[in-house]
Amino acid sequence: MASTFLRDCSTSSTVRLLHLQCRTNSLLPLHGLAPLSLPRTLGFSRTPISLRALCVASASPSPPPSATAEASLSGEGCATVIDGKAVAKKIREEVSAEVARMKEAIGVVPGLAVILVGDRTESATYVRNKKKACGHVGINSFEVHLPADSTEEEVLNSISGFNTDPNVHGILVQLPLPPHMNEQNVLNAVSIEKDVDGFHPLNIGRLAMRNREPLFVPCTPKGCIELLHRYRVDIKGKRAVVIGRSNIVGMPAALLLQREDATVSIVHSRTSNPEEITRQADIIIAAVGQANMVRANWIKPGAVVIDVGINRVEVS
Ligand SMILES: NC(=O)C1=CN([C@@H]2O[C@H](COP(=O)(O)OP(=O)(O)OC[C@H]3O[C@@H](n4cnc5c(N)ncnc54)[C@H](OP(=O)(O)O)[C@@H]3O)[C@@H](O)[C@H]2O)C=CC1
Ligand SMILES: Nc1nc(=O)c2c([nH]1)NC[C@@H]1CN(c3ccc(C(=O)N[C@@H](CCC(=O)O)C(=O)O)cc3)C=[N+]21
Repeated sequence: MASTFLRDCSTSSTVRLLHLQCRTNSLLPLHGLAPLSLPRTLGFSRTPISLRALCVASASPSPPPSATAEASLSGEGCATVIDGKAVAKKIREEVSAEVARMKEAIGVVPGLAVILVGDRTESATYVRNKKKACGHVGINSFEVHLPADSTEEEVLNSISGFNTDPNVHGILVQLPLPPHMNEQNVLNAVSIEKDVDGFHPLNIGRLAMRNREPLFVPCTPKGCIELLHRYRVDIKGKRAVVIGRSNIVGMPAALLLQREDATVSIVHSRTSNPEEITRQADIIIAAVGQANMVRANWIKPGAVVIDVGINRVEVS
């Protein structure tokens, strides 16, 4: 039996995720995985917060594209780690080049506006990160920060200002909003042409319908699909399981996988046999607000797993 260290793709920290038994002649590294050799939970968790450890097994014997190859494999050869950081770097370079080309060709610099309401630390961090990311690729960013006790009308006014501002091409209303606000009213107010989150019901509706194209797709599920594409994971005809059904991750992830011709099941808190369903999956996208829910022996050997969960865990 070998044990492997899978690097969390979203950070440089290393975490012991699982023990693997590895058959040396196997192209699908997890084929030798024996449930009895997995004493620990397959922890998509790390300290101090469990981030989206995007991991596990190679579903395809073909090597990942060169863009990601440099960091594609870690551990002892038992599992391929999907390296989100390397992919993100490559995408940032591509976007930078596109932004520069656009500026040169038509003199337009894309602009992203973010509306933040209240003082949640996490939300402030995400918004800061978005602004930083914009800066790195040459996108202009605009921000409105409203106090937590603002009225819904004040938020709607900010949205309407950005809807008509020609320098703003995308609008994000950072969620969650304070409880006294009606999220649906607020998200409906964002112009669908600027709905970069893809949360407007028209965009989500188009995502759900055949022969319709949403103008934007929610970023986290889109990122998951992008990772699968860039690692040349076949989706068509595969069994995919999405764990979680939220509007921002689980549900759009399931819709996107279905559009890619996967056969999709959704596991949620009322699913009576999550283990049995998850074990059938060739592709698993986990978006659950609970650490350690998926156990190692729920995962079929050779399955591809993307965990987007960010959950705090106690460590002994
Ligand atoms: N990396 C990223 O870019 C992002 C990461 N996240 C992270 O992803 C995770 C999910 O976020 P989000 O979708 O917004 O969370 P929500 O809380 O909105 O949804 C969680 C989902 O998980 C389901 N669930 C909860 N417990 C269980 C269980 N024991 N068994 C099966 N299903 C369960 C819920 O089911 P039910 O519907 O029945 O309640 C629900 O559908 C969080 O950790 C969040 O921090 C979120 C957004 C982006
Ligand atoms: N309107 C809106 N759109 C969202 O997309 C949205 C939202 N509201 N509200 C909250 C959730 C959460 N979410 C995350 C996105 C990226 C990381 C992410 O990239 N995290 C970094 C770490 C960030 C850190 O430094 O803590 C990482 O995984 O490496 C995390 C979480 C988007 N959401």
